[in-house]
Amino acid sequence: MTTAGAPPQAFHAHVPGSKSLTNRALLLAAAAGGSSVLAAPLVSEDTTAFRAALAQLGCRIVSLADGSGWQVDGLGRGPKGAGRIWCADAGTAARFLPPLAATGHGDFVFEGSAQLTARPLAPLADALRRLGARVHTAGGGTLPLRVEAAGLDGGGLEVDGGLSSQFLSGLLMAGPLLRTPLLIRVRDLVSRPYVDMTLALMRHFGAEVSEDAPGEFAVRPTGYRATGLRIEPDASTASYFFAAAAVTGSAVTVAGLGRDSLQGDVRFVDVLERAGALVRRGSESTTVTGTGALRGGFTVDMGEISDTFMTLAAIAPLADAPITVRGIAHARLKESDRIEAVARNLRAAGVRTETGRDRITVHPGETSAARIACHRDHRIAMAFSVLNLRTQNLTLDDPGCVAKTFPGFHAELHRLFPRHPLQ
Ligand SMILES: O=C(O)C1=C[C@@H](OP(=O)(O)O)[C@@H](O)[C@H](O)C1
Ligand SMILES: C=C(OP(=O)(O)O)C(=O)O
Repeated sequence: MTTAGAPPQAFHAHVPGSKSLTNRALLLAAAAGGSSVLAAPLVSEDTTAFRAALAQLGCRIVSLADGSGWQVDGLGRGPKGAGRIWCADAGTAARFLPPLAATGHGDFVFEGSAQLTARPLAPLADALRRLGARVHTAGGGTLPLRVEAAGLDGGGLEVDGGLSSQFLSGLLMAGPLLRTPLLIRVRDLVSRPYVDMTLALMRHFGAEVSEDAPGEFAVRPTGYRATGLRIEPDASTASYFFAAAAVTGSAVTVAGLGRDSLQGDVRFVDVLERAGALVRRGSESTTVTGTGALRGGFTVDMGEISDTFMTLAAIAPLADAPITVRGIAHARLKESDRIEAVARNLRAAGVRTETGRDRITVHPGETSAARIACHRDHRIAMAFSVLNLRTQNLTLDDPGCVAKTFPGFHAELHRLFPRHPLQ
């Protein structure tokens, strides 16, 4: 809490690069003809897995000697060869790389962790088959997924976007490498801002893609052009630091993340504003200043920014009235069933919650001491670490799982708020 009259303590959080931008840029640079440089990419388990997978697909990626980024020597086409490609826990790898592989020539088998294997993939496999690709999956349409690639023609395609937007993003990004134009109509699309990010990055790498009517996309078979890209800080990761400002009554600025960000999750600050925090949206930075008190008593649809719903739900017990988040059914299909995982952990800490298929309501209340079950989900670990800045009675059963997107999370939160234990 702020001391009356005293200015809030002000911090700059060092937030690493966006996972979604890094992995898209890696793929597009790998598909482009020529060398691309990615500045300030995220280095974490998800991007390391993605980079290694592209290397297995034949692409040369080197870290620049001064540590400023990566140089990607693009293939200028789809991959050629054969191999087993490890996707680890990365949804982006499992959903973006098979369409790329299908545009090449060879025999590729995509595999992943048990957690990733449990996540849906069938709409993507079906879409690739309808384009004429030879694709085999495990029963239920999951990983391992094998592509016997012989190049692909385009054509017209309907895709179900109700479980994940990543299927559509993966297909769109493969589009310029097809032999003929690709037309995709998407139904029930969740997480729309990620598709806008896909379109923006495709265009940055020289693709011609248009949305001719809402949900109807046309991609021309132009290939990609090598270019440079500076990766913005990750907006989902920034949410933990902005929420920390809100609940501790301090000010946190994230430089490099401005109001024109390509990342939808930058809109998490709108939700904090609704809960009483002061937000300054600059062109090059965002600052949240908290009061230490949270205003509740509202319902918010976070379907487009669902990676940040847990950040809000975890701090919601500190509010003065219940908070309901809705529109997040697809959050049950991520690293964990995130609605259940948040609700169970809050209940274990004595907080009243109610859940429905696509929603959660969190009531105000004191937390009792609890061990938080992370379910190997980085966002559970990071979200509950923010709540613990206030309650100081929670421990994480798996603090290391933050490495999926931010290996240095605990060190950075501790640097700003020493009461956060280094772990
Ligand atoms: O395209 C992307 O980079 C992502 C899309 C979102 O997934 P869904 O489309 O499955 O909601 C998001 O949750 C994920 O962290 C990253
Ligand atoms: C859902 C997530 O990751 P992905 O789908 O990329 O594995 C996430 O980072 O919260």
